[in-house]
Amino acid sequence: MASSSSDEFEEEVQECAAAVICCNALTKKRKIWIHEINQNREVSGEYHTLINLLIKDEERFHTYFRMSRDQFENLQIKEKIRKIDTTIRRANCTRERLAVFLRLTLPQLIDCLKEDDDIQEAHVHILPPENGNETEVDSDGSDDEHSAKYQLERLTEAVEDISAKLGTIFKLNLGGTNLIVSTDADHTEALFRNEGKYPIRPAFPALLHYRRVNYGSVGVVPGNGEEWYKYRQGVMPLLKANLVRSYRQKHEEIADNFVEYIDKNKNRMLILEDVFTHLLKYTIEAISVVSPGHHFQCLSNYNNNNNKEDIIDIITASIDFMDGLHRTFTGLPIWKYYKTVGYRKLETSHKTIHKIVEKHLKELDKDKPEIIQTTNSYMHSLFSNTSYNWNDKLMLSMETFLGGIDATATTIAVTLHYLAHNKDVQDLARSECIQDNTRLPYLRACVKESLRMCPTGGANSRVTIADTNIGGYLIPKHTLVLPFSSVTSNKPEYFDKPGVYRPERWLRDSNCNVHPFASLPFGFGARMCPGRRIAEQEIVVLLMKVSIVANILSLLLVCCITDMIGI
Ligand code: HEM
Repeated sequence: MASSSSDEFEEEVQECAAAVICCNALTKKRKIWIHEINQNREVSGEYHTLINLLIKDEERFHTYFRMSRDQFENLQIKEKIRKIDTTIRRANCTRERLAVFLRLTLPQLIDCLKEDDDIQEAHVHILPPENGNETEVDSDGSDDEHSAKYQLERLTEAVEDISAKLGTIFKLNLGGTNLIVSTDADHTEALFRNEGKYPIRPAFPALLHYRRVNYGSVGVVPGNGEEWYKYRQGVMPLLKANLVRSYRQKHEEIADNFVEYIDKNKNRMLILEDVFTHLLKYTIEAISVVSPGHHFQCLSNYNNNNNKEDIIDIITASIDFMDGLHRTFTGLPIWKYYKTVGYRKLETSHKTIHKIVEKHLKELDKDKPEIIQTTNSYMHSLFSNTSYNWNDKLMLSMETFLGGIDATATTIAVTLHYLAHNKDVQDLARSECIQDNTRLPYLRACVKESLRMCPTGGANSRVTIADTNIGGYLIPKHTLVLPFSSVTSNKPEYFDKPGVYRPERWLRDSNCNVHPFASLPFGFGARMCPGRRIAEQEIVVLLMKVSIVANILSLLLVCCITDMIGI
């Protein structure tokens, strides 16, 4: 465990500590006023003995509490946990409560919250064979042959490793949650074919809660069941080829802007530093013309733009939103009791984006429906849907705006990386773009191949809606199952020489018979990504423009991309 932490991390730990202390105070029931052990606290208690000694030694104090004496004394939460003396009992001082609590709970909180070097011990159980004899293997037993430690943020490698030992399907205990992991494409098919009318994906509880309380409208991503289904109908038009094509011209113009932007922003060494942030600006701009139907000019010099503040705010808020969503999803659900850093990020960024999107929706709403229909078919479909109220429309517009900013930028970065490293492929793609830039089957195959080798999400996920037979095992209803596509799509059983970047395998006239469930970067079925076609268009159009004007390798973009995605 690391001894020093970032300010933000420390802030979060402090918040959590305060929150849990407050919660404990609310829920404890006392049978006796003061336990006899506690009566001697001031003589033999840890605070009055050891901690009073530690105060005199800065280094030991830091080792014990993971913070300096000054940090400890300056913690702002003391007032919040103060208890009041009564005539019967003197309350423990806030310093004492804080000290004991931090010491007892901090290591656990750090394990759960720290993001940089989380090492999770995987408890792995082999599934019971059909005769019912359960074989159990705990990978945290030190003398066990399956003993291993895995990093939470490198789950694909962990799953590959465990799968090599235990087979293509196994039960994983991850931080107390049991789930089923599979790396077999037939299992993936069995799961998706039995997902029902309302497929269940793990919710984003913090986002769901925040939206329910503040807007009474939750949108598509966070929820499940009938509530999800109602909102899903609003984003379905995004999957229509004609609708997507109607934005092609605008996307080409934005991609032209990006090419100019590279030229203006590369440094003296011809490197476009921090390429991912620039790509995020491109994807924000590209989706903004679809929803909310206002072109945020993120790539131009916005110093003289009347909407300068909005542009800066929308870029920052879009990045913060992803961060807040991730923190509240993967951390302890302490946000339920106390507004953690992650929850506050989610809330603030959501408010900002909501305000800006609402402003532009109101402007658009002043136009005649016939005009909206010709200029923006997606917003027209939303506005004319009578089953939604204003809040629903606003939430769906926001959902569409936010849905793929990050994943689309990542996919472009990954494809640029592979094209730069595979000169032959790059040349073929370029000559296709120069000859006929309408359908671009080869460039599209490049994007598919990039998503096969490096999908943006490691796993798909569904909760079983009934007992389901997967690979001969009866998986009980309400079990979380993760088909690990990032592993499946890199297995030689499904793809010849999976480590080789070969877009040809995706071409219609190739002889490759690809298992339809072996690579599912956009998910599958009733809940598959509704932004798939829009994302593909944004990606292909940008790659086309960049490939035509430049040798991707010579742009030296590749150095930064390799650093960023670590491949
Ligand atoms: C390369 C880019 C993208 C990738 C790889 C991607 C991937 C995914 C995946 C894997 C899912 C879960 C599907 C499932 O559970 O079966 C999903 C859901 C979703 N995506 Fe995307 N996505 C991308 C771009 C976009 C874009 C551009 C938008 C918006 C226009 C978008 C909007 C959504 C929404 C709203 C959902 C939730 C659907 C639901 O729960 O019904 N995505 N995406």
